[in-house]
Amino acid sequence: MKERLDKHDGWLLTGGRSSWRAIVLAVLLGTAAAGCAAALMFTSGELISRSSLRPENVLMVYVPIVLVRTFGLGRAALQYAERLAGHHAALTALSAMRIRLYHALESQAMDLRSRYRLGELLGLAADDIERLQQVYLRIVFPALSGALVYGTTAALLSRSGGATSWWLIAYGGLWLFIVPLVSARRARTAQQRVGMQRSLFYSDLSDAWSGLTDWVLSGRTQQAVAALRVRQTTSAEREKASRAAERGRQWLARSAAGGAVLLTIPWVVGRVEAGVMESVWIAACVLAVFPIMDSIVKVNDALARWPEYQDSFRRLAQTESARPYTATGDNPTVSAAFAGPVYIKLERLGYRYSLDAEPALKGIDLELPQGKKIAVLGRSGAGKSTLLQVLSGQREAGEGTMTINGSPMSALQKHQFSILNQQPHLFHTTIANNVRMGRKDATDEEIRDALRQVGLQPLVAALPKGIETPMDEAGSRFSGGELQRVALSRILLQASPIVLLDEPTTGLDRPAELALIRTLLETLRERTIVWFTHRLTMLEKMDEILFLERGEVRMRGTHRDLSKREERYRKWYELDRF
Ligand SMILES: Nc1ncnc2c1ncn2[C@@H]1O[C@H](COP(=O)(O)OP(=O)(O)OP(=O)(O)O)[C@@H](O)[C@H]1O
Repeated sequence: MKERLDKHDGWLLTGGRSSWRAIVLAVLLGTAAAGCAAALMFTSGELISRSSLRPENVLMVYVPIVLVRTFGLGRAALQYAERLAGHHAALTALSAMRIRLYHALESQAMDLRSRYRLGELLGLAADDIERLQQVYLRIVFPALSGALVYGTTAALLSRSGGATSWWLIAYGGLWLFIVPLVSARRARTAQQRVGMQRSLFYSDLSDAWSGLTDWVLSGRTQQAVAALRVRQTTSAEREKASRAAERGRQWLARSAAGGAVLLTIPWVVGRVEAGVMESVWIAACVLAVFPIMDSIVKVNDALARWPEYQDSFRRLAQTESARPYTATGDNPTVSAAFAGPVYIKLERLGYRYSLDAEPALKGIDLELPQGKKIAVLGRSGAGKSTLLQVLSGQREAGEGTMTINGSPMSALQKHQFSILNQQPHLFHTTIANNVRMGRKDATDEEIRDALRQVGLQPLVAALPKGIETPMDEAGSRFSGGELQRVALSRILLQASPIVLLDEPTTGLDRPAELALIRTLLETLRERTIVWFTHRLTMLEKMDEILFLERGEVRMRGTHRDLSKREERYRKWYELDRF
């Protein structure tokens, strides 16, 4: 529980820290607006009472008239200012939370597909973060303002003395502390049910969408739609029940002011009888109760909404705890950026997906001095992806050691690696911005240079807006190999000493494949390359070739060695040449 609260606080504080001035201002303005509303009702009550006594001339009610106008205008102005400050604070907080979510997801970027389903990611980015801005607007600000209004009223009442004052203070306290706790508890149960059904519906929907072709081809579309309808109906029923409970709570909250009025009457009559107050203030005090109770009851509304957001907080906290790899591992003194070349060494490295599973990697020895080019080959299931993930720190090796420049590999930070995979993601923005993903402060000239190195400059220069052409427009003119080159130009802007190539030539025809490999080797000649592939193309250019089979290295050597020694290798190479 403690841990959960800490994590919730963590996300709330992330937003709160970036906008604390606006938050304080919004809360103070909210409290002042409530104070103005109470004063408006008070002076209105006094004005009505004094007018009913038929004053001899209008000047006798002049002061209450002026006060009614002042508080009326003041309340509207303060409410407007509170909305402005509140939304400013909430949006600033939202932006800080988005950045935090981005960093959490970015650290798992290479592993996202295996960790989350599409629906979950959409839920995190769209639902959860968007909804959290409401935490400030609907929970934090009203609750703090309500507490301040209660505190001020209780302080004033306690000075007036008498048992009835303490009854009023206790009644306000009941609505500030006890009722909200009970409401929050009940709302949490209802909300958990709604949330579970909704998330099941979203997951099924995204699964059905991803497998749409399969459903259509198997002729079972109706079945899939029917199953989704059932989920949707259950989800709607749960939401209906939750709305009914909410209506009950609101009805109860409306009766709160009634109770306060019943307690206020003996209090104010007692003051009048004691000669402390004028009789015209009876109606004034009773009317002032309504806006005051309105503010206090908002705390109840606010806390009852809290459970609506708990799931969002939990999912966000999980996103961070799922972070696969932390840079501050065994050796926090190793700096983020390696100044010089890196030397990676793997000794007797092993990995199992679970204790009872066959090892996916077994006894891997590998030395990677800076600039070495190795190819890792193997059939499907041989362990190539596992090795890539262990190397890049996405998975932690269970056995053996991995060192970089003599330090444990856990000190290696993720930006020491670049990965070029089969389908690099290109964003819906300009070519320049896509390349700038590699290094955000890269100048236009550096971007053009990177594009020149990968051989794309003539093509980009021929586009109407050059590097400022939107990727959507340019993308249709780019072939698969050219899109890979855009991704490669990103890598060229990064200072990472090691590049992992995850079958980047998949889907390219033979000439495009050969041309891309040549460009890769040419542009990345200074960097260490580990090329994961199942094709035996241009292996003669590599310093070492590793054949994985069932997680173990079965053959290793240069192309020349293997061609001499290994009959199997010779055959595969000949077969794969064409
Ligand atoms: N997430 C996982 N959980 C359990 N076992 C896994 C998981 N991923 C891979 N494996 C198993 O580990 C072994 C190595 O798989 P890996 O994906 O590394 O092979 P690969 O050579 O990359 O295959 P491919 O070329 O098809 O991607 C296989 O037996 C595979 O079934």
